[in-house]
Amino acid sequence: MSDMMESNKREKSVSIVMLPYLAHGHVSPFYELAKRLSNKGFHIYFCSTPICLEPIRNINHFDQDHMNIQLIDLQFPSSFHQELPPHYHSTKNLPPHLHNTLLAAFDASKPAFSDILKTLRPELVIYDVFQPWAAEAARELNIEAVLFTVMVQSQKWKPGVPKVTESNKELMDQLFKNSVNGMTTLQRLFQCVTSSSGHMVLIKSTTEIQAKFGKPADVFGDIVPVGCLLQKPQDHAGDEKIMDWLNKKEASSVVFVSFGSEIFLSQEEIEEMAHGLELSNVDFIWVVRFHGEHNNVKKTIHEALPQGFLDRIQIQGKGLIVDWAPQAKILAHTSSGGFVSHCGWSSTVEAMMYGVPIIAIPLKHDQPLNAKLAVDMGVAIEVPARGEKKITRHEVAKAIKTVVVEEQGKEVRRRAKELSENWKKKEDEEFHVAVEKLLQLVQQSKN
Ligand SMILES: C[C@@H]1O[C@H](OP(=O)(O)OP(=O)(O)OC[C@H]2O[C@@H](n3ccc(=O)[nH]c3=O)[C@H](O)[C@@H]2O)[C@H](O)[C@H](O)[C@H]1O
Repeated sequence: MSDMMESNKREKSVSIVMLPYLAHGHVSPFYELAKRLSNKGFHIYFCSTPICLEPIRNINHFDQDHMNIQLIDLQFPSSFHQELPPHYHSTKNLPPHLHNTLLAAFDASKPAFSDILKTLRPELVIYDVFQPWAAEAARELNIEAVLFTVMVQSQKWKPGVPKVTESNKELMDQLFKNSVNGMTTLQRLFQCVTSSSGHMVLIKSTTEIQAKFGKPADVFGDIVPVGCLLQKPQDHAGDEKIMDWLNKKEASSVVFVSFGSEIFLSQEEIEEMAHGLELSNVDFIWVVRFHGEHNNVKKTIHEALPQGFLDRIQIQGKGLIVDWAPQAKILAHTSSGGFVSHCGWSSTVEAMMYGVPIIAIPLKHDQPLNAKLAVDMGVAIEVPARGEKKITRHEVAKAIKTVVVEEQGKEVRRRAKELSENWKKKEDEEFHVAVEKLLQLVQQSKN
């Protein structure tokens, strides 16, 4: 039997339960990893709350080529439903004051998760950085469990007293001060790392990015990049209006603006972004995440945007304002010439993989560090926007014109294209290494 047949035969018998954290920026890469593992012959049980699985259920009937992925609903204890109704069982539209309640409810779902494992009896669990109890539940049933982190910066976070600067204060507070059930965010991460079988940690990264990080924090063991897990651009109802508009634009002439699935700009930031886009005179697609409960933003998007802005851009055909967009499809499109991004990790690697230069406007969490990495790799310029600096229309306009139009942005445009070409060549071989390591781990546990 050939090696591949042998390897596929081994994988046929391996089933995996995957449990991402309850954020779109985590569920999306986990699902991309699930699809790649299912293509290698693994059987995947993809487990999350019903609201987190909803976008996948919506596309799954299109995804016929991933039939060996089963979606498994994880329910929170009913005691949480009063404070946290089912549509809040995800960070996507969660009011900030409920974030810790969500984490506490997730912690309390360990018994339900153990029951799922007892029923499915997988060979392996792949879990995320905020739920060390998932590895415990697996261990209690003699099931191997491996951590997969989608946050590449997590490999640098160290215990001990952090060096707090203005730009990372929010992240340091989040990591070292925010505590739920007696564990800070960082303690959760470290418990997840030390609980991972074979001290192996899968990471949404490439060997080229890992080379930028040098030595990881001591607590990390064998860090195994699984590639950028680029979403295959999916067709969603309603995309055609956006793509038809984009198809009419010249090559590399449009800037795409998106701050991910969790961030809601303040009223002032929305105004500065809008004026900055108009001043840049570059055509744009802007994803304005809108939730009246956030950041004292006025109730409707018309009220939040500057007077007459929507009319002007519609009359001139300069831009589209949407509340969600097919980001991967837009970045892959030849008309896209720049990406104003908060530098959430998935957005950062998507821009790199599609060769679109980034106007980095990091706002919180690990985004400032992701932005610095993209600048270091020569594919981004940064517009300082939080802490001592606020988003200003002139800085936004200047950065967009530089990256998309002007001669001085020529190098960042060239480098973005070059990096994209290099990565496409190496992705498969890196993933094969990760699969072999997972198979060895499962094999050893069987012996
Ligand atoms: C890991 C963690 O993910 C979090 O998620 P967040 O959604 O903010 O950002 P991304 O990671 O870019 O993930 C966002 C994902 O949503 C997709 N998208 C977004 C907007 C839209 O209109 N349409 C889309 O398809 C996008 O393509 C990407 O895949 C935080 O950033 C955090 O900093 C990061 O470390």
